Amino acid sequence: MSGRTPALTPPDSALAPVRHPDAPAPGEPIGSHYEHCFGCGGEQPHGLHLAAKAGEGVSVTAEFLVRPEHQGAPGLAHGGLLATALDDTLGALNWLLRVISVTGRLETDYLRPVPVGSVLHLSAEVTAVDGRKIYATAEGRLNAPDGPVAVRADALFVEVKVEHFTENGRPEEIRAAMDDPDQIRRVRAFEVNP
Ligand SMILES: CCCCCCCCCCCCCC(=O)SCCNC(=O)CCNC(=O)[C@H](O)C(C)(C)COP(=O)(O)OP(=O)(O)OC[C@H]1O[C@@H](n2cnc3c(N)ncnc32)[C@H](O)[C@@H]1OP(=O)(O)O
Repeated sequence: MSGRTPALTPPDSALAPVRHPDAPAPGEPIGSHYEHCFGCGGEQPHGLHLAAKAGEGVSVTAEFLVRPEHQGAPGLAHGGLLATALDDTLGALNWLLRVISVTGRLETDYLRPVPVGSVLHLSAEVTAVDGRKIYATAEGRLNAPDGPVAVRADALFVEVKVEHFTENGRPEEIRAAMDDPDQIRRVRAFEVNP
């Protein structure tokens, strides 16, 4: 079920999502979009270290080990972090569409508490595309891909140009990103495959 509020309901004109021909193959790991990303960056010591993989169609999966530093209540994951995990998993869908998009709206349901030590098995898929608007849904299951659903979300991502980052990000980090050949390669992957 996707889009329970009007803003998250695709209009009749929306199209089915199309997997880009150069998208990673199903099962292939999707690298981080930015090494310092709180959600998926390997260089971010305080981050969630989400590891996403491409799925079938326009979908991804990811895993997130809930550690003590992720607590909100004793022994339980913080709700905002769980929303972050859903958001970042949804962000990985960019690699399947080969567009750069950012979260415009994220609506989250918390269905079960998530204990520290759990592995959250996340999955996300694009449900529809309408111009720059990308409608998507995600869920997180406890301890197994078919475990009980603990969190779920509906989201609207909006396609942006790379200038969204270069014109709004703090200059220090933008300069460092531009000087990093790996980062440039990641961005180019989107730019040369419109
Ligand atoms: C160099 C480094 C590169 C790194 C690559 C990183 C990859 C990314 C990784 C991702 C990491 C993980 C993810 C993250 O953490 S992404 C980080 C969190 N997100 C943001 O920071 C985004 C902040 N927001 C904005 O920049 C703008 O508001 C955006 C770009 C979203 C739209 O402003 P823009 O001026 O461009 O467009 P528009 O206002 O004409 O709107 C266009 C259409 O969209 C509709 N709409 C908009 N908002 C909403 C809403 N809330 N509910 C419902 N609808 C909404 C709007 O009605 C319109 O529809 P229509 O009238 O056309 O029908």
